Amino acid sequence: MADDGMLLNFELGDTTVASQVKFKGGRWRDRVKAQKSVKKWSTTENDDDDDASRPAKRPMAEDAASDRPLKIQRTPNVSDRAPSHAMKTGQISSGLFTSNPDALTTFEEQPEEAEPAQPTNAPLSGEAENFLKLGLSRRIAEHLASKLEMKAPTAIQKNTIPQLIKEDNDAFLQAETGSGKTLAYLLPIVQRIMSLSLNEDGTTKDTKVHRNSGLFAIILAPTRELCKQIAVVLEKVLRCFPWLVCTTVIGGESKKSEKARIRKGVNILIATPGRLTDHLDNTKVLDVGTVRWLVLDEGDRMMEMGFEEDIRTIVGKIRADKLLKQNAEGVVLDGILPARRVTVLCSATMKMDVQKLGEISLEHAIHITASKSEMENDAATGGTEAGFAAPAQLKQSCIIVPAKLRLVTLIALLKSTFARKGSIMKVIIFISCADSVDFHFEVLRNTLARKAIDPDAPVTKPDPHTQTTVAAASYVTSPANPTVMFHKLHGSLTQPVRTATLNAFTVCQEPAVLITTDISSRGLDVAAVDFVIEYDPAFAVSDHVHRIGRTARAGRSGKAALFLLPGSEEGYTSLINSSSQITLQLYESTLQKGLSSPVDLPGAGSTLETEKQSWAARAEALQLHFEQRLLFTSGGEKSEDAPKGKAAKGKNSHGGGRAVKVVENPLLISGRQAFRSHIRAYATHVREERCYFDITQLHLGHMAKSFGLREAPGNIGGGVSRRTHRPTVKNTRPAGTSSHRDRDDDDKLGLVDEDAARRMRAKMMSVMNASSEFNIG
Ligand SMILES: Nc1ncnc2c1ncn2[C@@H]1O[C@H](COP(=O)(O)OP(=O)(O)OP(=O)(O)O)[C@@H](O)[C@H]1O
Repeated sequence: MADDGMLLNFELGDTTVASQVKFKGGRWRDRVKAQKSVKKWSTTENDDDDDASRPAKRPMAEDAASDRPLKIQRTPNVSDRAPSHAMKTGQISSGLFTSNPDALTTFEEQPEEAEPAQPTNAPLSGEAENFLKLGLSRRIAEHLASKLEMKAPTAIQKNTIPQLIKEDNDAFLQAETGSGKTLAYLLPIVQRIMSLSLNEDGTTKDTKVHRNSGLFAIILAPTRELCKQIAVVLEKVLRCFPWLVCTTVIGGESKKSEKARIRKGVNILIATPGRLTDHLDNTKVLDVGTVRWLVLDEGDRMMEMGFEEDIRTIVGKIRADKLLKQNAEGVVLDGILPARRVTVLCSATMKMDVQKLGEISLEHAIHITASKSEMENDAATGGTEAGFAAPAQLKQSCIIVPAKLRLVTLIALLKSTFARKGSIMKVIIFISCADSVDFHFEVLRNTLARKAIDPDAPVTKPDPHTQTTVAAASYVTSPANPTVMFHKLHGSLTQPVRTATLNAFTVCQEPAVLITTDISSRGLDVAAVDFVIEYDPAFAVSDHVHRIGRTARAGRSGKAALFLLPGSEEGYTSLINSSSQITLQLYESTLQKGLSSPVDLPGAGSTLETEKQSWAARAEALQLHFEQRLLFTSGGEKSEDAPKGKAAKGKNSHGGGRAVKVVENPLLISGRQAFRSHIRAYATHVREERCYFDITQLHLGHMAKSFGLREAPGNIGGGVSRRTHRPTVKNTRPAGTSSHRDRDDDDKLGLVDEDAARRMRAKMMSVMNASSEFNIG
């Protein structure tokens, strides 16, 4: 167990509430089975059996395997990595289904065929709804309809476009994920710039505004991916005005080439805050005298990421620069472009960070939302972070999974997801940190794919950018979907790799999974993402809204599943603000569904076989398989000389007086690293949610098992060991009562000026009630 002196492994005491767990929903036979097995389990189980030296107890399910050791049979032509018998390894693995804490939730009946909710972020459907009526030119409206297949605006576009075309106020756009906020601010900007080239009767002027006519708008976004995505959307719009030019300046790319592009002339610049600050300081040709719009997309995320100083600098520099009334060519800008510098702030959620950002950047701003009721809802919740929910058509579920069973349950969930052809094409899995993304990608990919799947296939040169980030999957495939592609994305990868990987995921014709960190939680718009899995919960509930918002975009359907540990984490569901019902489920039904058929192992035609073909037996065998993969070297050998029970120590060991070299298994190293980083990341949940994600309640040994480890590695460090106190708040807090009062100044979200935020919130609330407008200054 943990040898790091942390007080992390206490049991939940006698909180056994198995008898209270009421299984409802699903088939009655499954419910009866599960109920019986819980009953049997709770009567036969004494809970202090974490002792790994004892043989594994009978699994929880009624039809689970017997106590006989499990076997993994493989086809003879596949190179074996591990012996088939658990005990032969000299390592003892504790049972998957023993000593798991019970779920505290009483499961209520879910209507079997609930009426699907009406989409809340779709384009408007009325005949009269069109872009022309919003003040956009016929040319733009026709271009949107014919080239982008957009005939009607969404609600936020309907409310924003006329406002930004006619008025020169600052604005705060707030609407659900996937509701079209990007075009809501881009279209009016393009319309007004384009108007500089038009006569009053709509005919084109002799001298058109072109790339050297001046920089008119700067759009800031928190990630490079988002900047590129905005640029792609804008380029599509600008195809009907090819004389206007946009470009990106983002970290990770050559500054020299960015400077060259700026020198050639640009009308709309899309940038990450850090890189823009750099260019404002060092690129003389970057002239902001003609800039009329500054857009802060995903403003709260930029604050969270520590860009506050950069944003202050950018806003300060742009405002300080004298506003030119005409450009270098003598084109009069006033009257067509805004007479003042307009700032537009944009986000799906409202956090204290947004409010602070508003104080920095907005003056007399109009608050624009998709509908009045959203505003009222926001007022009712006190403008809290959770005030904005996910789109109503997005089906959310929470799976209560004991720590030990997390990995096998994830595989079962993916396996059932890809059981039918064409039902789900793209899945995103959110994981807490980059090390854990690397580990899960490595564990789940088909390591033998290249040589085993088709040995006769011509060897094509792999893309150097994606050869370590895109791979065929094993374990989760099915006869209907024999190929599933895994992709990994996180901030530690180089920019060309990030770009190429995201592109590969977007265009992948096979079913595809993106394993990623929160780097993909904001703004990312990949069509056909049908399912989002939060394997690790978000660090703040507002991030949860953004993460699951990668699906169910622009009126499409989508579903999301959140993994929670039994115990205090279950209380987190009360924070999730959903306009549709959230389905709660125990892990058994997921395992049962996913592991009802054999699991494919890496290599062609190799499946995981057990003596008893029950889902519980398969789950045990699968876990054993992973543990053995980590224990054995990549050559499939466990060193004979390795001391018993210490298979891969990674250095010279002394056994029986002679030095032996033990080869380290890279997967084991990766698993340990992933575990450590995950635990450190767990400690960074925002303060007001730590009553649910309480590190003192984590069972490190059980959690280690979900990384294929048989014991929890030490040296977690990172300040985790200091957090040894018991929680003071239980998971009884009713929904919507999360408070900011107890938030520390050293919170990971950055310093919060409580006083200023409170003042602004009070002001917003009073004005919003009356006129949907707030003065931030
Ligand atoms: N009027 C429209 N008709 C049809 N599709 C649209 C329309 N407007 C936007 N879309 C599509 O909706 C999707 C989501 O748009 P966008 O990325 O702007 O959403 P968002 O509100 O910024 O979401 P997020 O908050 O997650 O960043 C995009 O694929 C976009 O092409």
